[in-house]
Amino acid sequence: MAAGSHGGYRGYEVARKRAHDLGVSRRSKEYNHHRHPSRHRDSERRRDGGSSRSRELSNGYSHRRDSPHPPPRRRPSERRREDREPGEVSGGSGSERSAERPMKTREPRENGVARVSKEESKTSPSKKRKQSPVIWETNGSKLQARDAVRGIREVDAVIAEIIMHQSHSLPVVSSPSSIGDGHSPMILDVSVDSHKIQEHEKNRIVDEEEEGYPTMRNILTSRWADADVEEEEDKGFVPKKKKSVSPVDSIERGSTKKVTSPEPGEVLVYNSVRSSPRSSDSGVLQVSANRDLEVEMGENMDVEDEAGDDYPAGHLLDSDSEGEDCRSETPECTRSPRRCINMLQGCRSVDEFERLNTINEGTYGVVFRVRDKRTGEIVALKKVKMEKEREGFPLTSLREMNILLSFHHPSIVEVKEVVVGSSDRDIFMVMEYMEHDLKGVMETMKQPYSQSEVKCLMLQLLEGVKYLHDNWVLHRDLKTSNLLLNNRGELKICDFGLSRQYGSPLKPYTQLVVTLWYRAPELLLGAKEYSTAIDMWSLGCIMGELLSKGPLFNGKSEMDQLYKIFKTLGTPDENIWPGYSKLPGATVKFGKQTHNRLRDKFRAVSFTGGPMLSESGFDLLNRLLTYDPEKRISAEDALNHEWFRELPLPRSKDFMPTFPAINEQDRRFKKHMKSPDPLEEQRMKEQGNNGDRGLFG
Ligand SMILES: Nc1ncnc2c1ncn2[C@@H]1O[C@H](COP(=O)(O)OP(=O)(O)OP(=O)(O)O)[C@@H](O)[C@H]1O
Repeated sequence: MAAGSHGGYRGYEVARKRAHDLGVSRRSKEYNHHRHPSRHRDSERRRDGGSSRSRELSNGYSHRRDSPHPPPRRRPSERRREDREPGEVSGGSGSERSAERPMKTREPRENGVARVSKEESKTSPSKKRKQSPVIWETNGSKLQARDAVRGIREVDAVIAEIIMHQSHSLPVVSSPSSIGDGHSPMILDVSVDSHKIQEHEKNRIVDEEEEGYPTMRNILTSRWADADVEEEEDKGFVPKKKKSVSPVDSIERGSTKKVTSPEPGEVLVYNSVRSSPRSSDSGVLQVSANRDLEVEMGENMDVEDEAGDDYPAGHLLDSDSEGEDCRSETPECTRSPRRCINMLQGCRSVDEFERLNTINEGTYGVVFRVRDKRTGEIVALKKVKMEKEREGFPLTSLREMNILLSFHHPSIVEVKEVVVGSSDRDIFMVMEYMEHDLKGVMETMKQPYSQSEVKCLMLQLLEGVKYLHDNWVLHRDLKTSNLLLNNRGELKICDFGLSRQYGSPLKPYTQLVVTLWYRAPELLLGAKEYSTAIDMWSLGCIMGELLSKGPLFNGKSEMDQLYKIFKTLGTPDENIWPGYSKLPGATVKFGKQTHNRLRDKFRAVSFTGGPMLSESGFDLLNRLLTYDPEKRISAEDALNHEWFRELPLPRSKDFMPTFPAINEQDRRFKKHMKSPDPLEEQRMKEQGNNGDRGLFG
């Protein structure tokens, strides 16, 4: 064991202990307890050192517990949503104030099931809907925007918002772009076209459930802070924002009254608090038309002046007036159908970057390696692909920007800013540059990662996923090509195009998420309600892939994917997965495979050079690949799994192997095995090119 290995492991231990001491946000656990009592029981039983050693035939809740070193009991106190400050997201490794909070008490357990005290049950997450602090685009609303020069076009207002979250201390440079194509910064007159919203929604993957969520857009403001806010939102209203002081108020709303509370269906975005130190700005975008959309920004952006320059004087209101909510009092109050703002001012131009090479082209973006001319820093620039988006800005990209601008964690790729080409269709995310992605690295490796290296990677991955789940976000597309690596041994999750918030209670979401090879069986079988467990399944597939250097289940179609899973893990049934038989896809008759053959792929001892995995490593893999999502291990519990504590200890990041930077090459045309992408699948289905039509046609 290398000395570094130990150090690396200790590093994780220290970080986790700190998280533990500070009281990590445990909303997901609360949620699990509420939503998935059996999963909670599982977790509790494991912590209690339950002695079951049985491994079930197929992959139902395989459960063994023989570690002499049970994971440390974690403090059950959980920092709840209501405790958060505006703009705050749960830290990956600890929330700051939970230490001040009284610990929740649990009554003695019976049969390994923790009884929740009355006090705790009073604060059950079921009482209120839980949501991510990231405020999401709703309904993928497409807005018509009027470019003063080029007439009406469509753009999603969230772009405007995202852009306005950028540092706008920098002047817009409107010279022709070296990457994008060139026009001048635009002036937008943004209005919502509800018909187009519907049309647009028909044509893309939309989570049916989204309609039920509050129609707020904000990438940086938390709603945890004020329970009342959420209650109001539940009713479809966003409460009046006190003293928003924003120049928003300076833009006419068609009424002399200040409008502070939108009607149902309206979007009101606040950016009064920004959690990121990157934030130096804010401003106001007011958009309103058939349905109103308002975007408020903070103090700093001199929008009033800009608006004053760009719009008729009559469009301005006194920004200090704290009027009543005209809609709450006068629903039919009239407003100007169009409001305008120069929303791109303040964004840096892509011209400030020197293009070095194209790294890769994904489904929804082209990624370049570039140098920031001002600082000399090498960064990655992801350009949002627009050609397939005649109707507006891609929803996937909006989600990705939303998330990545809001979340900050060592295991999540950092988006530094958004920059624009001189065309309004050229939007780029400036990200920290990572030399590799895990898939590319594995393609160049002769040997698979060793167990200690896999532990190092899995720990980082689990920390990132735990952070996401703690913050009520499902990634929904975890796979090796979405895990970036640098030569410091750091792993970071990228590509949040399919991610979304989830809440309690669950609502139906689209099943067409997660790249096929990493897609959980409940999704393949048509479950519409799903949760964090789908990401955990993907992690199981990734763990298997890291150990064996090849995909664990490389199906060619949904059916083939299920077949491959069942062949390895056994066919599920109602015993090991209660509710299985009610899933739409369970009507399909698969051949009965009674045994879990996973061990054949990962031997405890291998004489043939195949992947090796200790008993406890195999236990973790089995828990990640447990059929019943309610019993599947959570990121938090996985982080505490004994595998990470036994020898060989996780390799220190500093001692992880390094590779020539594959991202310095253009990898677009490199041939590699590719799992069918869910968005591609969707497009094919829409075009009637279904190949294997899957289980549900
Ligand atoms: N910050 C970064 N640094 C270096 N390379 C990156 C970075 N972000 C992305 N890449 C590279 O670009 C590829 C595509 O990026 P990404 O997955 O974000 O795009 P996408 O269009 O969403 O792809 P997909 O088709 O998988 O949905 C990644 O697999 C990775 O190789």
